[in-house]
Amino acid sequence: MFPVSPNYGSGCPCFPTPCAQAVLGSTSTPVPCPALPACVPPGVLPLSRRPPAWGRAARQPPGLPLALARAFSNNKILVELDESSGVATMKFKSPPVNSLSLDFLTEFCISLEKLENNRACRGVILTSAIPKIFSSGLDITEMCGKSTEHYAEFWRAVQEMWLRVYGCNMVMIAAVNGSSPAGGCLIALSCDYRIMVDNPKFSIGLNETQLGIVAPFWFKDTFVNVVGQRIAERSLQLGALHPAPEALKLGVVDELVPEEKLQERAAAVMAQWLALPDHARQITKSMMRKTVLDRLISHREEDIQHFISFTSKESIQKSLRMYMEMLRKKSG
Ligand SMILES: CCCCCCC/C=C/C(=O)SCCNC(=O)CCNC(=O)[C@H](O)C(C)(C)COP(=O)(O)OP(=O)(O)OC[C@H]1O[C@@H](n2cnc3c(N)ncnc32)[C@H](O)[C@@H]1OP(=O)(O)O
Repeated sequence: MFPVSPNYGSGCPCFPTPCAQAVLGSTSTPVPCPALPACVPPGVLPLSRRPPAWGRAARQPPGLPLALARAFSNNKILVELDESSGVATMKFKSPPVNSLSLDFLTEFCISLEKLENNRACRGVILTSAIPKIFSSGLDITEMCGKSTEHYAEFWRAVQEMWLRVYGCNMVMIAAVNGSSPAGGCLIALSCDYRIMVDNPKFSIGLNETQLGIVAPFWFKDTFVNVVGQRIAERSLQLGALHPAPEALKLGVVDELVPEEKLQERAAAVMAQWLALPDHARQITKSMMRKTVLDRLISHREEDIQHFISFTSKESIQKSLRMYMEMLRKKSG
């Protein structure tokens, strides 16, 4: 049995039976329960239930071989954890373009949750194992010609991915080593810091309007929080994909580095961020992001219904099919 939060007490709505959020280390509930605000200190991130890792030893089941705790490889994402630094790398390796399919998203969330539950891990670097592509964004084939049930499952997985990354207690750094349109850009924007390879052939942005679709409000909120209202408004309407130097100028990414220096630089930035006590940094992060996270959490089902009805429209299906056709012609 896990211990309860030190803040847990008679003031909590779930008292005297601690809810999943009040129990430290429990991972059984993917979304926060209504008791959350009373069960954790004000401002603590709503999604991540792990206690601050700062100063704590790794929690590893006795008898588990160390190698297992350090690395796990799945189909589409390679995860490596360096326990001495507390830094994990999640490398996307889903050819040809790291598109965010339902399988990819599911694996992503499971991998991140595993790291969150490992107290040896304090920071995660997201990067790609596919040359020239960070991620091509949502897998368009998941949005074409499928059932209503499939759209609901897919969109819930997209929401889950964003809630987990944007609400993550750990330091998240995007090492963007290739093009990163739409959903790929969202992943990077949801991190705490973005380093991109200094190559004008690589671009990043929320290009949804170019596909004839509209970025959801939480994509927009995340973008506004990074670049500000004016830049986001112009960039979103135009569906702009910004080449790396322009992305730096607009603040979409924080710095550019030569490709061969990317991982080294990401590790150095991570070390700077990890030099701070986790609890102070985490509470500050939560303070900055809570409103935006809460907006989706409280409108999650509505957002799914909106996605289903929007995606099911024949005009939207036509736009997506034409876009896929254009991609195929370009590649073939
Ligand atoms: C109310 C809610 C409304 C809905 C909101 C939905 C929000 C949507 C967010 C999104 O993320 S939509 C996806 C946006 N993504 C893109 O526009 C990227 C499209 N792809 C590209 O621009 C290029 O592929 C690339 C990433 C720059 C890579 O170029 P490269 O020349 O290296 O590869 P290609 O030959 O173009 O592609 C190879 C292969 O992969 C297929 N493909 C590419 N992107 C996707 C994708 N996002 N989903 C599915 N498939 C993709 C492409 O068609 C090629 O397939 P084949 O022709 O080889 O079969």
